[in-house]
Amino acid sequence: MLFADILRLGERKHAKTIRAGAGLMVLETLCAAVPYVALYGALDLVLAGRTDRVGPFLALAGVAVTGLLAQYLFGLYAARLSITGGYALMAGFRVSLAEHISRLPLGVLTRSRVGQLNALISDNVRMIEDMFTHVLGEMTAAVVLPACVAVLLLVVDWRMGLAAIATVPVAWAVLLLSRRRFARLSAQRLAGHDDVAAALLEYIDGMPVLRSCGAEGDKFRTLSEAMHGFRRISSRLEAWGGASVVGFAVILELGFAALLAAGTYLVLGGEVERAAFLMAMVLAQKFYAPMTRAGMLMAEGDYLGRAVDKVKAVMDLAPLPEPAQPARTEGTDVTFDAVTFGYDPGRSVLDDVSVTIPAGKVTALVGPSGAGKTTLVHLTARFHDPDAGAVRLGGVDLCDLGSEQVMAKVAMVLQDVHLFDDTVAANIRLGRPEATDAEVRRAAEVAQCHDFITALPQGYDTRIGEDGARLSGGQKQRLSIARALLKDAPVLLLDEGTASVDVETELAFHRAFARPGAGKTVVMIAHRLSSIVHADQILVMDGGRIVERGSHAGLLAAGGLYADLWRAATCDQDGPAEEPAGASAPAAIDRGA
Ligand SMILES: Nc1ncnc2c1ncn2[C@@H]1O[C@H](COP(=O)(O)OP(=O)(O)OP(=O)(O)O)[C@@H](O)[C@H]1O
Repeated sequence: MLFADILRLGERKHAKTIRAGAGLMVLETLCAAVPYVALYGALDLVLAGRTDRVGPFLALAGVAVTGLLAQYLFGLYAARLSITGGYALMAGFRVSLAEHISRLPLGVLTRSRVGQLNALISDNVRMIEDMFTHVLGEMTAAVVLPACVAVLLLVVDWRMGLAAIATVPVAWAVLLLSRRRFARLSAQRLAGHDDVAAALLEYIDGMPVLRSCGAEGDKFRTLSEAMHGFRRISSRLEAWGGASVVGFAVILELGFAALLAAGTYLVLGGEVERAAFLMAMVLAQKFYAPMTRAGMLMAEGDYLGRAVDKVKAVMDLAPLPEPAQPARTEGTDVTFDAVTFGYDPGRSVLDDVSVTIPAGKVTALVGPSGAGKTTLVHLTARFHDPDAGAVRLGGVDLCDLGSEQVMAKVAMVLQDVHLFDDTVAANIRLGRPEATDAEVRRAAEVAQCHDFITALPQGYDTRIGEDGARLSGGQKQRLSIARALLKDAPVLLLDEGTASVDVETELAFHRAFARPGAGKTVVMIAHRLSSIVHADQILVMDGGRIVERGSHAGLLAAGGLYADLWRAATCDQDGPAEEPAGASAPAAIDRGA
């Protein structure tokens, strides 16, 4: 994506404002040359001895003052237009980027990706914003002014003009040749910046674990290495960029020496007026400095280009295709029809899975860690589309239903609970914004959180801090359960939804919410095998396939993987365990079993 693409992506009127600003900057720069033209005229008069009349001098002074005034006014409006247009354009671009991200498959938004996106939007997009609000104006002046001055020099005397600009092609050739390495170093510096951000986040995030394991030192070394790596690549980039720009400036300045030599020779030979020579010397000051600045800005532009590449990589992530006319369904059974899916090419995580999850029944998923249980749940909510086969709800392919409809039919309690820095009530009400206070309270009661909520300083109106910072893990989990409960969707997906609540709460939750006959199609990944013994159907997964299917009793009797897991969970090594009496078997299965 080039800056032009961002201009195209943004609102037309803002792009127009920026272009108008750039146009005014060109005028501003042209006006900057006017006083020099007037000066040239005055010098000409003086050296020709025509100083007897004040009129011409006054007229030239008027021209110079008008030029300065126009330069000031154009500059003022140019800055105003480019700044307001630039900020407005980039605000729009940020919204487009956020909208694009909101259409990405949910499965793409993993925690590490979210960190990258955050850095991308806050750092890289801000750099591009600087480009439109500040750098563009400077760049315009740095290119237009030397171009105007070069024309003036050629007009004053073409030989001196040629001498002044003789080294320009060589200087630019050197700068352009150094660009490739500069671009490589820029990409490395941006990657180094990401490494530091990721290492810092991991270090701060993992502090409790690191301290408890006494591994702070190791991780600190990793962080410190990332920081020193960033320092090294930054220094290398600056050194290389600095050296190439200094080389560029030196070669340019050789042009001044050539101008001086040529001018002196021509004046001494009587071929050029002294006024013209003096004028060329003055104009030269407005030629080399801005052009050197243009070279520096080009190097900065290359660095910005890499930042733009990173933004482009996100804009290139494909959203899920959505149907033009979404199909409808009233059915709530879920069918996996020969579904194959993998996160990385060539590595299937679900392998030709065909299964029906009946409407209104509780289906439990069990299996060793990495078997694909979470992936199967995510596909049910269309976090991703399968690579092959189809996932259907009520007989309709989720791709034909579209993400919005799928989300409307599904409530989820996932491993990572997310709460917002808002009141308790607002966090629960996210499940169904139009719910009454009584409904919110009822959901909280069923999810066993009413008591702790009423003990909070402002009850349901208590703000819970960023991501529920003022709540315990179990309390957060229960709030997310209340939210899902309030949504009252026909399909309920529970991925370790009760992992951090105590056994009583878990069982109460299952009685109220996920019990057979409650009318919901429930798909749950079991944390405690004891909580799924009454499930209508248990699917046992291993290596991306469903290897067993049946009821608790049937699977125990079959003596396969489920029976092994049950034995491990109940620590009974002497044979298949008996089904626990009701809810009184709190044995937990380690998901890595
Ligand atoms: N976002 C991802 N990118 C790449 N691979 C992934 C991703 N998420 C999961 N996997 C891989 O897919 C496989 C199945 O993971 P999944 O989380 O579905 O298993 P699971 O049975 O739910 O495991 P667990 O019980 O440990 O949560 C694993 O090998 C895992 O490494």
